[in-house]
Amino acid sequence: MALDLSHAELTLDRAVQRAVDRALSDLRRGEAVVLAGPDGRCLLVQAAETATAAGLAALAALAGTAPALALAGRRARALGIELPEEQAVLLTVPGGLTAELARDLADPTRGTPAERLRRAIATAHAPEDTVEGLAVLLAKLARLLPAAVVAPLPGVRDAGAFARRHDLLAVRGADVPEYRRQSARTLCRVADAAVPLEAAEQTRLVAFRPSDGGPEHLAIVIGDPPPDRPVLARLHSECFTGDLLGSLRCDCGPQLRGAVEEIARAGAGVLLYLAQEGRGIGLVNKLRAYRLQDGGLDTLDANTALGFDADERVYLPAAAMLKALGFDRVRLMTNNPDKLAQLAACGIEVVERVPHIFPSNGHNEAYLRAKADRAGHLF
Ligand SMILES: Nc1nc2c(ncn2[C@@H]2O[C@H](COP(=O)(O)OP(=O)(O)OP(=O)(O)O)[C@@H](O)[C@H]2O)c(=O)[nH]1
Ligand SMILES: [Zn+2]
Repeated sequence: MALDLSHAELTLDRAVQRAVDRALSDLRRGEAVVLAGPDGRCLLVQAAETATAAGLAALAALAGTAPALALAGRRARALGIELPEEQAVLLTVPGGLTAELARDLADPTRGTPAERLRRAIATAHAPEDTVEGLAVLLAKLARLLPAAVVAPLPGVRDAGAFARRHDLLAVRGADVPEYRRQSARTLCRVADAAVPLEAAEQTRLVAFRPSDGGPEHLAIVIGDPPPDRPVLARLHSECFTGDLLGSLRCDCGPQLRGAVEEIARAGAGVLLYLAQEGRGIGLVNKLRAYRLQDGGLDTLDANTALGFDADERVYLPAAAMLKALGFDRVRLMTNNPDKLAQLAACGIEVVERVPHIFPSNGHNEAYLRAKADRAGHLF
């Protein structure tokens, strides 16, 4: 009898997603999880951002080894710790890592001078394999700062058994990047309704949910765009501050409303409202990035000083939504060359770029200049 592999594959996906999902919510609550590295090495992991003195003491007692800090390579470089292009750097501290120091190292907005932090570190080296990097990726997927307190479990070969014995969750290292890949790949259309807008009365909202149960993306379909012609489209990344509050730090509010008006004027089109707040780093980290910008960094360097990419967005969900709505050719309203390239790489033909430029407002000049000068935005 033939084996039903499609079912086996589904089961595997589900198991991976549940294990990683649960670990992420434990990390957000400040609990430790057990991470089994691809080379068989196991680590106890706690997110640096949620580390507490009691949590660290419990971690050290359980591991029987001193915790160290795994930090995103970019954050380490911003601290002046120069190592070759590493994803993650492992820092040890003489006399033991404290929760305060872990948080100071992870979070530049706490204001501890880099020099003092460098003096507190005994060794900084690139980890031998990827398990520490995966711990940093776990913290990032939990929407926390990309830094993790880690304690090796030298005698532990069976992460699952160890975790069960201590009422913790275990995650296989290899499942972490796989989780990220899968959640971007699968979207389910879950609801739609007519929502007449001031500027476009004939509008429908269609909600798409990622398979990891994460925040939904919305398609705002204006008019009745014919699928056999390139659709006028805007990909708008969520911006709570600009879209909802009218923040003058960015150009998102005018771009959002301007796109709806322009599509309505053209008769039909689609605006994808993507759950990628803060260029994919989330609202909390965007607020941290704003603090760093008030200290003199530009919008790109602020992201990297926190340990993130300058832009963490992926447009696979946007391409999947366009295809689900029946469109594979777009006239894209954007100034961002990365959106053009990424959509094309996901199988959407961009037949035309429609510039989407709005005047500066007295507060966002430096932001717009950084986008043009450093990210190549076409103003
Ligand atoms: N991390 C970070 N995100 C920001 C900052 N200012 C705005 N954003 C976010 O940047 C995103 C702006 O998205 P878009 O307007 O879709 O994209 P864009 O890259 O400007 O490209 P266009 O299509 O040309 O508008 C939103 O998610 C905002 O929340 C900032 O200083 N730091
Ligand atoms: Zn904005």
